[in-house]
Amino acid sequence: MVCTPELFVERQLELIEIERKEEVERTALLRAQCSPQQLQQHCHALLALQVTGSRTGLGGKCMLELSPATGKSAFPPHLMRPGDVVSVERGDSKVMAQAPASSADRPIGVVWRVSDTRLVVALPEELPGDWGNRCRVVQMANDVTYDRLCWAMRRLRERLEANDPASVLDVLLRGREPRYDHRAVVDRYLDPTLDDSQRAAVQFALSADELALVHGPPGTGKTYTLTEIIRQLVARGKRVLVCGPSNVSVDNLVERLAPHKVPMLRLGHPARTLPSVVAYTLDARVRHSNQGAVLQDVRQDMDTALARLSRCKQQRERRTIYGELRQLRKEYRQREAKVTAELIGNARVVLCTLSGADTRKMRGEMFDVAIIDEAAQALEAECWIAIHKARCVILAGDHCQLPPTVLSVKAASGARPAATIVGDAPAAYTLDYTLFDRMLAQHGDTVKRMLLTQYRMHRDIMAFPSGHFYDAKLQAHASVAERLLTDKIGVAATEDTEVPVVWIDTADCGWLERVEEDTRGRPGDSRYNEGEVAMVKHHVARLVQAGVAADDIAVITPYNAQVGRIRDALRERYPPLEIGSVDGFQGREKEAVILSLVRSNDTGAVGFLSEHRRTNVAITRPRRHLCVIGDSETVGQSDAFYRHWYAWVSDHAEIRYASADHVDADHLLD
Ligand SMILES: Nc1ncnc2c1ncn2[C@@H]1O[C@H](COP(=O)(O)OP(=O)(O)OP(=O)(O)O)[C@@H](O)[C@H]1O
Repeated sequence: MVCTPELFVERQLELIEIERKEEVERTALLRAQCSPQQLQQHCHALLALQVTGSRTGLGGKCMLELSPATGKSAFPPHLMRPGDVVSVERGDSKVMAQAPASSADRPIGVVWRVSDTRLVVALPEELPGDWGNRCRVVQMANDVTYDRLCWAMRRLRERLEANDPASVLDVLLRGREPRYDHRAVVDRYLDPTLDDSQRAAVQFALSADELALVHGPPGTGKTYTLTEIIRQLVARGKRVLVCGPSNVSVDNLVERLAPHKVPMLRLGHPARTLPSVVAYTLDARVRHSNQGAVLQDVRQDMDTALARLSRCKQQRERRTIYGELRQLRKEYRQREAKVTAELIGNARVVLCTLSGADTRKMRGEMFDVAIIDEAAQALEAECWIAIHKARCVILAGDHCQLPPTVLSVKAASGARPAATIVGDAPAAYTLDYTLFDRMLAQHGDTVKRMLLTQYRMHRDIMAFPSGHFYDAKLQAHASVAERLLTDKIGVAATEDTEVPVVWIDTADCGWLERVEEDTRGRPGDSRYNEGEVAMVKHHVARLVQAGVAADDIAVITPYNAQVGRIRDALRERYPPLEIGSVDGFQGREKEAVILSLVRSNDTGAVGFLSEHRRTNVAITRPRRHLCVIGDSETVGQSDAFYRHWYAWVSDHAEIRYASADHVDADHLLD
């Protein structure tokens, strides 16, 4: 069947539902299979909590303060982070909630603050009755995001049905070529340090009527360039919506814009924003507005009523206080809605996550341009939430790095559609095929400008990924091209600190990969390699001994089981050392990066490593030193990419051969 824009929308809706189901099922399965104690062991729940306080917070929410019940000094290890959706449950309830639905005795809230001894959860209303020492908090799947994705697609369906004449729809969905007004030249760059390719990208973006792509390979100043584009748009009197798929991506831009006094407003839950950008959040601006003092008074009245409620035992009086609270909350919300609408309506630049662009506060707002950072990591439906609010869209990202994470196998990794929507079968589209990918396939390179100078890596670290992923177009800026670990103060010149790229080949060591078992001893889906763990330990020790600070080193690997093993082996000895998955390290950088490939088997199976964009992310994180630890025979057996990379390292960098001696010699380094 040939795809049309309408069928494309239906396919997106189908994929979103598959993904929602997968996430909800995974959470429900975990909850169904685990007792509360097991959930706590998996770090998804905190049991035996006591309510130590409750006050009124921003938005009239009830800020519930919880601590370990008497007798315990701190929480056990857990994964609760500010911004997580959680349910607060009575601790004596035998039944664990399986679906993320709120109810009176199981309200859903958002984690506001976390410390070793205190957890603050923002709830829509105060807890009914006295919960005393009998609470637990359980992490939930966040279902709201999927509702917003569906909203974006249904809105698109409506616009198509209504034959909406917006030219951005023609370009994004109906195959029309985008237009560029080349008279819109920039006569003065506000940042004089922009390089040539960055200037070309700014110029191109400002000339777009409907669509422009800024392709930013690793370390090429994508955020730097977007900052200039936003400042130029504001100088031209335009209203701009700036979004990214994650809060970090948005905060990054707020931080870059702040020194330039750009009139901006950051929307989003303050619990999820960086402390450095809180002053730009809507909540902070509401607080400091003229209406802020009035709102503060209403809040105080609410707190007084809450305090009375906690002392009062008589049912009739309690009901009266509840009535007062309801009235006060209503007044608070009405006043707040008014001041919020004014602040958003007057803001020239609004920044929020893509899914945050569809909150009630944003309904009806329109912008001249929507800028989407990290667009190659955002779901297409997510991008549409922002696109519905603008006439022109600028996408910035790198499609040669990892696409958005998709949980469901059915919704991901399908065959890549050929070119345009019209002509491809709808089933060819998957969730990890992004709008960025699609626009490049549909319109070709004419809709993008690529940033060409990178400011991160030594030229030898850059060379292979540049050749393989970026048509050998990248250049290392002079300030980084020759930078080695040994140039850092306090670092001795050794055979490790003087080489930018080294591959420690484990091919003949017999260090075979192992499959991680689950708690019942069944094979799981992650892998580890004990020999490589020992080799990582060896290399870290040598770098540290040469004077490299542990917090300048990151150890990354594609497999979570290997992350766990490496943490067990090294965390205690080097607390500041960063150890994590490749996926979690996208967008980050370190002076030295050690990459453990894990795979070592007779068949040449490479699993996760067959996604070369993952490897691209991994090998473009270091500034001065990249050490790869891996079995060249396994990874090169059936995957030409790894054969080429290994050949490149042996011709232009350094191959070393691992042996048990290295590992046994570890005691010399202790
Ligand atoms: N024209 C420039 N002159 C000097 N330094 C620059 C220039 N452009 C970018 N940089 C520096 O390069 C580094 C990377 O820039 P930036 O964070 O904007 O890149 P990015 O492309 O967003 O990064 P990522 O690869 O993480 O997506 C920063 O330290 C920035 O200060």
